Amino acid sequence: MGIFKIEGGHQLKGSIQPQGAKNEALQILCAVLLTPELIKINNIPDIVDVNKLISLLKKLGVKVEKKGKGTYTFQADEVNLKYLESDEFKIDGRGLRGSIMIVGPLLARFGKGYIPKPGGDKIGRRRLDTHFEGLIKLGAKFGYSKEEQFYGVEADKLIGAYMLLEEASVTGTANIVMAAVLAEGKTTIYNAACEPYLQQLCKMLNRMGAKISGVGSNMLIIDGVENLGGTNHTMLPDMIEIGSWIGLAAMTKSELTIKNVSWNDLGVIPNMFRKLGITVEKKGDDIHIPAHIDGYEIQNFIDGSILTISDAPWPGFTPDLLSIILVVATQARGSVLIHQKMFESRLFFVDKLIDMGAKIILCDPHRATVIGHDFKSNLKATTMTSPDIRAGVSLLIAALSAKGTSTIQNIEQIDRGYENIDERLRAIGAKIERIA
Ligand SMILES: CC(=O)N[C@H]1[C@@H](OP(=O)(O)OP(=O)(O)OC[C@H]2O[C@@H](n3ccc(=O)[nH]c3=O)[C@H](O)[C@@H]2O)O[C@H](CO)[C@@H](O)[C@@H]1O
Ligand SMILES: C=C(OP(=O)(O)O)C(=O)O
Repeated sequence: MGIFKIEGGHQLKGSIQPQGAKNEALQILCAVLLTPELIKINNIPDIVDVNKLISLLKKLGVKVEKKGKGTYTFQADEVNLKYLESDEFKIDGRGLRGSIMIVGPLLARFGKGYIPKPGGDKIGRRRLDTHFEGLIKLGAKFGYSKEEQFYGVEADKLIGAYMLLEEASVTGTANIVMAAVLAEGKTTIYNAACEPYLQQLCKMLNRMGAKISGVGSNMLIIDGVENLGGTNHTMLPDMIEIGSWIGLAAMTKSELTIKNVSWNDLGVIPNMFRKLGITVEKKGDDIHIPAHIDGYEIQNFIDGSILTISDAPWPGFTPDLLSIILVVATQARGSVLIHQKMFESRLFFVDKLIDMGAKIILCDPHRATVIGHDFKSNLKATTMTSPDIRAGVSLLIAALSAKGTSTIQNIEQIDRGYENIDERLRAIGAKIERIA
């Protein structure tokens, strides 16, 4: 189990370049299965989940070549479908959440797609109904082995259909889109998720020859084509990492510049941090956070009632940044209610923050009230375990702001989604060491 040792209480300074987006990368990598032609992808983050997916693609027979830092080519001209029936696949497929998105492309191109129950964060129930309901609508036969927790879809031919998704599932929409682009006729997906990850996927598929309209909205209309060709694609900067660095700057009273953030793709994220009283300045395509020497004050609603920050499908606020918002609020002036609507087990990490001296009431598994200290009392250093990727980074931010030396165990969770985080934090002055 990996461990970080962190000496907190130091101001940081400098600039940081966000990595390519993890959740976009997982979709884009699966899309290489849709064509026998060469696909070149840039700005691929060097993180555990992405590397696991690349290794899974290699085992599927995809030819993968590293061309430089973050740049790879992929060619799926000789796919080894036998691997899908191997025990090795049952282990590899479980290793991450994003592996679920190989199902749609495999079904569309080869008539069958299988997946063991995928991994990812243990943050509550993470059902896959939307994925399979969509694929069934396109004509697939569905099978599930409860014993092995193994899912499968098969079809001689997919036929376009109208579907109204029960929920705007991010990976579910990606899976259905990747199947529908090669289906015969027209598919309409209403209540589609439309995160920048999906917009990027649809733009890439259109460059490959797909006919998708409505990109960026919750209604995607797809005219199926017979085959797709190669393309080049560059990943957007990771908006969740960007939000993490905003929170880190505020909480450690540091002046930080976050470089090349692609402002137009950040949606409500900068404003949510502004609601906590944090100054988020736009400098070209960079974000500049000045040192918050006098702290930051949470805004109330117009009628004077306590601010609530909650998650929602895009263009709402992403659930992946609520843990960061929560930790940053522990040192704000004022109070806020954090309402995690999507996941039922994502707020339990607040116990650790409470141990460190934060004033938080966990109202129920979905809601926590935070009463900020306004830096009148520091968080105390402690030993903690990272339960999931975003809680892990939130605890890391808490440790960097706390007085004394903390340790964080199970940092594999953080490495799942943050590239070389210790080295990048040291470059801006953090005292952090990887001791195991
Ligand atoms: C690899 C990847 O891309 N993972 C992301 C993806 O996961 P993933 O695609 O697995 O998440 P989904 O969008 O399917 O659903 C997330 C959760 O929200 C619930 N739900 C979803 C939509 C909705 O309208 N109402 C609702 O309640 C679902 O039941 C589920 O519990 O999207 C999540 C939601 O943004 C993010 O936290 C994950 O980081
Ligand atoms: C929940 C997340 O990831 P995953 O879906 O891969 O578990 C996340 O990125 O915050």
